[in-house]
Amino acid sequence: MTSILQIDTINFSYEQKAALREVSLQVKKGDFLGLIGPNGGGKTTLIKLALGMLQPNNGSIRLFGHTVSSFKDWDKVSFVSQKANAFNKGFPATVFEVVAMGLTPKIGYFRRFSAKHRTAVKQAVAQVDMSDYLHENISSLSGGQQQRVFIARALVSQPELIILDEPTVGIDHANVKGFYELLQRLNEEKGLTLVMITHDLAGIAQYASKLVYLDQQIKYEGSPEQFSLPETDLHVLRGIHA
Ligand SMILES: Nc1ncnc2c1ncn2[C@@H]1O[C@H](COP(=O)(O)OP(=O)(O)OP(=O)(O)O)[C@@H](O)[C@H]1O
Repeated sequence: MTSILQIDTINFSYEQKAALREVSLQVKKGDFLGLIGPNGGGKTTLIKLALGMLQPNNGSIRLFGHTVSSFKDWDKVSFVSQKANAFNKGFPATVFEVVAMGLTPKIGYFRRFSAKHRTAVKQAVAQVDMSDYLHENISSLSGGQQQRVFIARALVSQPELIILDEPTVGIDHANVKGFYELLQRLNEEKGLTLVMITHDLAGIAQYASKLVYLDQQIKYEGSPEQFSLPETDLHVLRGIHA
């Protein structure tokens, strides 16, 4: 099966402080990977390395078969952050405009926004079931609705991989379920590969196809059903906070 992300035996330190040790991980096409672990366990660092924002001390990272430093096809990768849903009241942009921003890397700031682009935006909004809100102001939506809009913004450039960093923080319980179901549908029906950092072990375990527990090292990699940790790590797990 095609490897989307291939991380081989990397180490990474901030100054003298080790953040990741001997980490190897493969994300295959169609995976829905839940990346969990304690606070400070290195999840965000690993994603920054995968996106080329940091360089490992050693080891190798390949995206779609290319080393990250030579990777050019960034259209294939989208990122949704936790802060995406922290919009200030009064932010002057509609759902359409926010999703259209996802096309900026593709069409540039000054080139014409064509009917084709308009259709792509509407399709992405429809994929997340937010068509009724197309011309609403983003700041008037709930946290869960805003996060759907950010998924649409990530989808509009038709990526093959979406990386999400704690996207459910600040979303109420009822909407979190719908959000997971949306991700699962995109994963299963569109074959979209997903990597999601979360502290919500109970939630992600129901939807992800694979779980990885990272605490500087990978302590578990496998199916959510068989997830287990040594007693010492379970103790850490109980203390995790979003
Ligand atoms: N820019 C930085 N400079 C120095 N140390 C950093 C920096 N960013 C992160 N760290 C440290 O690296 C370690 C891993 O941090 P990281 O943010 O990757 O963990 P995380 O698993 O994403 O944590 P959380 O679940 O709390 O978001 C932590 O000890 C953190 O303090």
